[in-house]
Amino acid sequence: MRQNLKNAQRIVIKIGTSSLIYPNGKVNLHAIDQLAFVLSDLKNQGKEIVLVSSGAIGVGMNTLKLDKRPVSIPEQQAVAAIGQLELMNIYTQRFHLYNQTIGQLLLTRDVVEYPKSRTNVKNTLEQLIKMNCIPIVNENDTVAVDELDHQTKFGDNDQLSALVTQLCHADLLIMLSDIDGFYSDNPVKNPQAQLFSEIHEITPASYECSKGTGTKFGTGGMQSKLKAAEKLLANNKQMVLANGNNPLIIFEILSGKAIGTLFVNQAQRL
Ligand SMILES: Nc1ncnc2c1ncn2[C@@H]1O[C@H](COP(=O)(O)OP(=O)(O)O)[C@@H](O)[C@H]1O
Ligand SMILES: N[C@@H](CCC(=O)OP(=O)(O)O)C(=O)O
Repeated sequence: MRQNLKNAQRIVIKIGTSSLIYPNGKVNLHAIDQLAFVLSDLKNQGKEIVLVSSGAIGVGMNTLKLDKRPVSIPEQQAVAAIGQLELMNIYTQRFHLYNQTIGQLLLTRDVVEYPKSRTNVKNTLEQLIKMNCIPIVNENDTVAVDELDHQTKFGDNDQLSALVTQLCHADLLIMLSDIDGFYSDNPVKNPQAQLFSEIHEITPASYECSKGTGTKFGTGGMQSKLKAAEKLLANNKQMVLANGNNPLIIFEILSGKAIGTLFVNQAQRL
């Protein structure tokens, strides 16, 4: 099954806040540098790449020197407005080193639910890919809200990356987090937890063994990654969850090595 990953042509990479920000709140430049290098090289190999990057709030907190994630919505949205700009600034510099053009797409749920704007988003993604660009996607945190009669949030970027994988008909989603993959229990709390190399279906028991988030900056947690995997499996797509500590791992995943957890439904072949 892993050998099929060598053939993945269009790949969505999702990187979580925990891989972009050190536990002390500073930006992990090493990870961002490596990510820019790996993705640019994959482009040079002829692959098509879309990056879904979290980090607007985490980077904004660093810029504003905040210890705690603000609680009020306007404060969070303001922090995201500052952080998204800074995050893209860092990406622009790093990708520039490798001669790779990037473009930014900030999305809200209403935009992809409404057929006409959904088509526009798909067209933009296709066009950017055609132009040899790497689209970098995030939720438009500065305006997305979750109110009773007005819900424009995706929930988190794990869901967004599953949706982008479907929108652009990608062969594979590589989800990079602060953990080596999906374990039988939260390994941060239980050192006996066992890493699953391959998962074919998500069951209620899977959700049961995935409680708690890793850092104060991220929002998703393992349950949200499982929810994303569930959607992908239902749509005959596959996903690898792996540690984003060193993005060079992406080369190993694409060489077919048994790294992280591969979520794939039995019937599926690339
Ligand atoms: N069964 C499990 N396997 C792996 N990680 C788990 C599990 N249950 C809970 N977790 C937690 O999920 C965290 C990853 O989620 P999150 O902090 O949202 O990452 P990201 O910022 O990459 O989205 C891990 O650091 C770990 O603490
Ligand atoms: N859109 C938010 C990301 C929220 C989110 O899902 O974060 P994470 O769990 O780290 O992927 C941001 O850029 O801060």
